[in-house]
Amino acid sequence: MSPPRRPLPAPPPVLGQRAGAALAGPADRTAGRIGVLLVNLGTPEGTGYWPLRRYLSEFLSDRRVIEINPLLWQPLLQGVILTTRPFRSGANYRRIWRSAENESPLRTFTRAQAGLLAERLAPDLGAGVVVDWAMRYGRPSVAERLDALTAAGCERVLVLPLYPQYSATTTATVNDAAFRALMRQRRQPALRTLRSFADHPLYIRALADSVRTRLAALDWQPQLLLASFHGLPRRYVQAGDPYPAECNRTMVALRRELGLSARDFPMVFQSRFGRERWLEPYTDSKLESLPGRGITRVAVITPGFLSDCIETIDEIGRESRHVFTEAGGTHYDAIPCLNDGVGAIDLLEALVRDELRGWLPEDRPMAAVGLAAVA
Ligand SMILES: C=CC1=C(C)c2cc3[nH]c(cc4nc(cc5[nH]c(cc1n2)c(C)c5CCC(=O)O)C(CCC(=O)O)=C4C)c(C)c3C=C
Ligand SMILES: [Fe+2]
Ligand SMILES: [Fe+2]
Repeated sequence: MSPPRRPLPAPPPVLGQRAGAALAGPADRTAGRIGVLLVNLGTPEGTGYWPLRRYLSEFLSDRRVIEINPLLWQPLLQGVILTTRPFRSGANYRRIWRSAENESPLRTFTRAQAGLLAERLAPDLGAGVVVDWAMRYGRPSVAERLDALTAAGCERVLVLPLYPQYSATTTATVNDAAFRALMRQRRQPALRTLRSFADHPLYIRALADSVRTRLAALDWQPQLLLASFHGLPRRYVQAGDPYPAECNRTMVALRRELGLSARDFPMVFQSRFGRERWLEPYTDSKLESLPGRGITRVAVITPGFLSDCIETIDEIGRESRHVFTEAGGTHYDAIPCLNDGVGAIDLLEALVRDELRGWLPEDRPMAAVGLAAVA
């Protein structure tokens, strides 16, 4: 007798729609499905004061992000910072906002990645795997999409934070949100999390290809290639955050792939926030110093970001360009992230298939063989 069918949830929005599950095939099987949840940082719902204030308040109240006693931090955050910062950040977001979708690029690329990944998995996994996406801060939230996956019959879920390098401030807080969401569930799915993909061969190959393609299209050649990663307070690293070591893994592999030395392809850190010391060298200090040393043509890559966002488009693409040209630089190029290109989707597919080992249908006969042997 066939098992009783679970009631299907409301049809999920399909590819290209605003939020929700992109099903990897027709919804003809609902029991025992596998969910894959891509999670990115998050982004405001609009560029006005209140959307920015809500977003920054949630983000900067995360104790993994700001490691300061909340009794001291919250008055400062809710008072001075959230009174002024939303205006400045809002102006930055307005410059990069995608009017067609009325959203930020990070959201567009994250949704596109989920849709394209679902298409890749569909031919052999069909409706057995549901791909969805969420944001750690703002919407769609991790809790909301995990609830949707369990409602769609997922009994096993892979949470895939879209950060190439692990940090407690990014990857760990995504995992916190996922496990916190499960705390409310009576019938929990099994949960797997991806730690990082700092030097995954497909990540490195895709980055190297993007550098080669981009540089070949320029009518000038850079004297230096700079890799700019999002920064982190030094204090967090001293307390054990392995993020800079993960960045270094990316750099060692990428330099090898491109045949460049640390001198021709140095690593720097951007996006400092607040007054304390962050990881160094700072991107802008480095860019400011180069023309004085005769280096006036530079290309910048941002391998700490899978998708373009405010940090890459506005900070590296506009602010840092300005810093460099003001200091005497003549040629500057910001190399786009992998976004929803084929390299990114190849990588995501490989990561998912690897992480789902033992859960995927092709692995089941092996389990059956094992069981038969024991019996
Ligand atoms: C204040 C502390 C911050 C830490 C620590 C931090 C770590 C960190 N962040 C990313 C990736 C992204 N950050 C983005 C935006 C962003 N980051 C901070 C602050 C910290 N980040 C702020 C205040 C903002 C908002 C932008 C602004 O107001 O200036 C984004 C982009 C989001 C978007 O919508 O485009 C990403 C991505 C990493 C990888 C990281 C630690 C390793
Ligand atoms: Fe950040
Ligand atoms: Fe920034």
